[in-house]
Amino acid sequence: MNFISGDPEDCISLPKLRDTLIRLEDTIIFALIERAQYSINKNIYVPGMYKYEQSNGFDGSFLEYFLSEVEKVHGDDQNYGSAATRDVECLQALSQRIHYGKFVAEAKFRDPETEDKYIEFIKNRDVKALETLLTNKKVEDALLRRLRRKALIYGQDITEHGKINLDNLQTSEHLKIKVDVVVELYEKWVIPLTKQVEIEYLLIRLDNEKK
Ligand SMILES: C=C(O[C@@H]1C=C(C(=O)O)C=C[C@H]1O)C(=O)O
Repeated sequence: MNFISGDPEDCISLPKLRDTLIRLEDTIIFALIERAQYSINKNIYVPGMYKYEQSNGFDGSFLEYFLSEVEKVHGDDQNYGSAATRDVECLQALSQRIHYGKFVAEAKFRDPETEDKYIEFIKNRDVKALETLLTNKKVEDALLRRLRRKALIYGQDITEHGKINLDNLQTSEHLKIKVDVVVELYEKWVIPLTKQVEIEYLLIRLDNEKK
């Protein structure tokens, strides 16, 4: 919501402000959930723990330095900085998830039941055979079903009363995000790119062993 666009529609109103405060509950809860996946990392709060190039002798904490740099791109009034920050966060999460394919590929390679097959296909540079061997359709199908349910639940506007709707809720006015888009993102991009990472990792897996 843009309070200073000058558009009468955007005039400050208590109900609109309250809607924004309610929406920020979700932002804060999900931000805390995301932060909770990392350890406290007390060092980032200790002033002077690290030195920074071109920082004019800045002696604050890592967090203060990081915040000062991020705020430099939040000077606009169109939320460009906030939007770009969320995009970067999304891209970082997607990149982390897709590159986990390297660890998954290593785990599959070490499976005694299939190691010989992997070695054969790697030596033959048989990408198609590698993709077939590493693909687990059952896991993929379960993931997409689970992802839809998560998006349906996380995407809902949850009020202070009433039950949580677990039905096939597709109407956007009830959801913050389009569930089909989330599922399509995984089906057409995340899963295929993860498998591409797995394949590329496996194709060089034997290189060190040859030396
Ligand atoms: C990640 C895996 O490898 C492949 C990729 C998957 C994915 O990106 O979600 C799921 C199953 C496999 O087809 C796995 O087997 O778990």
